[in-house]
Amino acid sequence: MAAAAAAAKAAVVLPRPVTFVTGNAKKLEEVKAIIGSSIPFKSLKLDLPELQGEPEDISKEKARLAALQVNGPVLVEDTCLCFNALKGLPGPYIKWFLEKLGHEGCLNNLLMAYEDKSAYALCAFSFSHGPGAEPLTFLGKTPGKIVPARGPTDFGWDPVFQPDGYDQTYAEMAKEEKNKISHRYKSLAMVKSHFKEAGYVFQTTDDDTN
Ligand SMILES: O=P(O)(O)OP(=O)(O)OP(=O)(O)OC[C@H]1O[C@@H](n2cnc3c(O)ncnc32)[C@H](O)[C@@H]1O
Ligand SMILES: [Mg+2]
Repeated sequence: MAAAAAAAKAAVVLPRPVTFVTGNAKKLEEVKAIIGSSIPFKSLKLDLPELQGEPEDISKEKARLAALQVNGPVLVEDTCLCFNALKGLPGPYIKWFLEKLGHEGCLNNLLMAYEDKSAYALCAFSFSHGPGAEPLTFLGKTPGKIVPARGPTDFGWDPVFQPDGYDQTYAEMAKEEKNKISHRYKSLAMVKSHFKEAGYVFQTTDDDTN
């Protein structure tokens, strides 16, 4: 009885299902596959402006902006590809490096001068209860190395990132396989645990469809 009362008291009621805000359709595909039905969420396609700085700060600021736009609870994420030889760069700026230089130019030639081709993929999910609420951030990291491009080229730097312990690049792996070991999977595992522990209750309205 006492435990049930404590649980009921701890439940935080949020105004509607959480909205995952991203401009990237491939991210959304993976997030849907990984979250499944464990968190009720809908999505909004929006390319939010991004701060410069540390991944965690960039992600938190995206969540603050997204919460203002949505006027409700939001999830966002920022993804980095970090080269150890370059002390973590390009990191959060990988999108622009990739767009300007491509797989070979950017990701392989940048490391030409270094023996160390090791890298890590980092995903920073942030969750905000709504406008004005301080976002919580969850970091997931998968180590690997940068290799000449192999596999389909439909998602970012997947063809040049080979996770440690695998002889395939992310792009060559089956989607289900990537989604079991990826930076995104690890970060979302923490998000899911947080939701489970927090026991959020979402009020839904007729407008809240997935
Ligand atoms: O709207 P947002 O969510 O910000 O989407 P975005 O595409 O701008 O994404 P980021 O700002 O996080 O930039 C990350 C870059 O890395 C790419 N990327 C993200 N996740 C990836 C993954 O799992 N595998 C390969 N490339 C990925 C993505 O396409 C971008 O070029
Ligand atoms: Mg972005």
